[in-house]
Amino acid sequence: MEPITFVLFGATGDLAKRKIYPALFNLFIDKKLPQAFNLIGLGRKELSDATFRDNVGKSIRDFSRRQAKDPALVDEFLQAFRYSVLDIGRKEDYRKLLLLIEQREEELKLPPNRMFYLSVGPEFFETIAENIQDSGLGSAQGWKRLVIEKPFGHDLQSARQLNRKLSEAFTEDEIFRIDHYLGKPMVQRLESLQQTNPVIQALWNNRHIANVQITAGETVGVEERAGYYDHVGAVRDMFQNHMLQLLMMTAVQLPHKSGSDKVRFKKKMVMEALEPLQKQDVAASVIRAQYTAGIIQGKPAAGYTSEPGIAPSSMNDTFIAAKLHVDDYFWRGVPFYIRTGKRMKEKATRIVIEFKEPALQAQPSTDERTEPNLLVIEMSPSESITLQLNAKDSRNKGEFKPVQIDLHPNKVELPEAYENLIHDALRGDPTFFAHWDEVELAWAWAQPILDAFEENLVPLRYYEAGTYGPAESDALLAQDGFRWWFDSEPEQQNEIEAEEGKQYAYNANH
Ligand SMILES: NC(=O)C1=CN([C@@H]2O[C@H](COP(=O)(O)OP(=O)(O)OC[C@H]3O[C@@H](n4cnc5c(N)ncnc54)[C@H](OP(=O)(O)O)[C@@H]3O)[C@@H](O)[C@H]2O)C=CC1
Ligand SMILES: O=C1O[C@H](COP(=O)(O)O)[C@@H](O)[C@H](O)[C@H]1O
Repeated sequence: MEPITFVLFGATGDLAKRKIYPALFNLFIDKKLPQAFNLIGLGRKELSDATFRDNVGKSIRDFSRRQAKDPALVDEFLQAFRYSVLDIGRKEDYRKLLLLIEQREEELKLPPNRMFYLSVGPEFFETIAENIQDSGLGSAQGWKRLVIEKPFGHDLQSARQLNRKLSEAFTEDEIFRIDHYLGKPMVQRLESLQQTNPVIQALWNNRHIANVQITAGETVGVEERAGYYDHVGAVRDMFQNHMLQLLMMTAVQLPHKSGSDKVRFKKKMVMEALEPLQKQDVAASVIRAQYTAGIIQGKPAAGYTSEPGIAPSSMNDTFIAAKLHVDDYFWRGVPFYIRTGKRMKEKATRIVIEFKEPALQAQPSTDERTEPNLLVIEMSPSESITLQLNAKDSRNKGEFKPVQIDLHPNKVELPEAYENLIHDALRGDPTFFAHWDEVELAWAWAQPILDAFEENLVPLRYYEAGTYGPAESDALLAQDGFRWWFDSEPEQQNEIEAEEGKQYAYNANH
């Protein structure tokens, strides 16, 4: 891998601490960092290099999935870290930064390959890009890359404006837009699952698939992010980006050995084929809801409008479910049901592909009844890919019984999303980053939903914390003869919670 200077804006922030440093350390342990690696952290706080390194060391100990016990190894890793005070709006700080970077490049004999990672609020992206350009930081002989975190805009217009500004300083090939869902190992497996299995590829269309269900349920509420979340809701926080990316990754048809250009081009085609919504029709296929007080895993949870920092009159959405159609040759007629919400019954991110059932006689006898075949991709909290088929149970009067085939048998510990994505950005591989075309199409498609919510054209429904969302979300599928798979029944949930309780007690005692 080419030598590189990693310039981190927001080096004192939460994302850097919880995700970026641990990911870099894990890459270092796995020998996936460039041999010559140099990181300069930036922030307004006055920190010495030594204090900065201590802080990074602490975040590795707190958040890395790898053993950070060997102090010599951690020290070796931290050798690459320097800190410089920079106020984003102050031009002279960029000139000072340039001098520091040039000095480090000289010391370490590095070519001027610079990766600028913006782990700061989106309101700063334009100013930083402009200052990188004006200060000469981005005009050295090596390559430059810009890594940015979502949100990429607040709506279609602001996203376009942001992109215009960024394009003045960086070309599309130089911009790496992180959507951390694209870094999840199971999402990345979707690509190869299809490409390497002709059987699955042959089934990946409307002849065989009845519907696709994509769920991202969370048990957490708004946490300490009231100011941000109440302004964006589930539709902007999760749906417009992560959920549509999961849809693209599921619906994309990939020939064998597709490179990054092909993958992104095909994803764009999926977005272009997404049947557009009209503002006045949104209510027919989109459910908008907010959580009320309830019980989650045995503990009381406050309603959304009683959360600290949320106005009692807030009409913000904490849950959204939608039915979408990809109107192309492969998917015409197959509904895609998507839902995501806070304070739901369980943390579960999964994709379920429900296959069509064979044409049986109208009233199958008991021993002919089967469950639909399902392909289930679990992304979080556990990771698995399972194919559910029917097999005759010879012990049970020859009735059919669903059997699960495990397509992800090696339960090794997988890298975290940020590890995959930072590694790809260092290598310059854009496959699992959001291209501007996808982002723009996603905003354009979601815009009528944003407008309809804004104008209250979609009634706000309510769901108790600790459930799977409002009844209307179940009805969205029921009207088509389907149901959400794997929503546990209350008895099952009690068992899950008892099991979780045992596990918790075990962990606490070990
Ligand atoms: N935290 C998370 O889990 C996630 C965050 N994100 C995104 O990542 C980005 C960063 O989030 P997060 O780390 O949580 O935010 P924090 O508020 O924790 O950190 C913000 C960082 O920006 C720096 N900063 C703020 N203002 C200035 C300024 N004027 N000049 C220089 N530096 C400044 C702060 O440094 P200092 O105070 O030293 O100036 C700090 O390092 C945001 O875009 C967020 O949406 C995305 C996904 C998840
Ligand atoms: O981007 C975001 O994602 C998290 C959920 O991520 P996950 O990897 O835990 O599924 C969500 O909690 C947060 O609100 C959102 O901004």
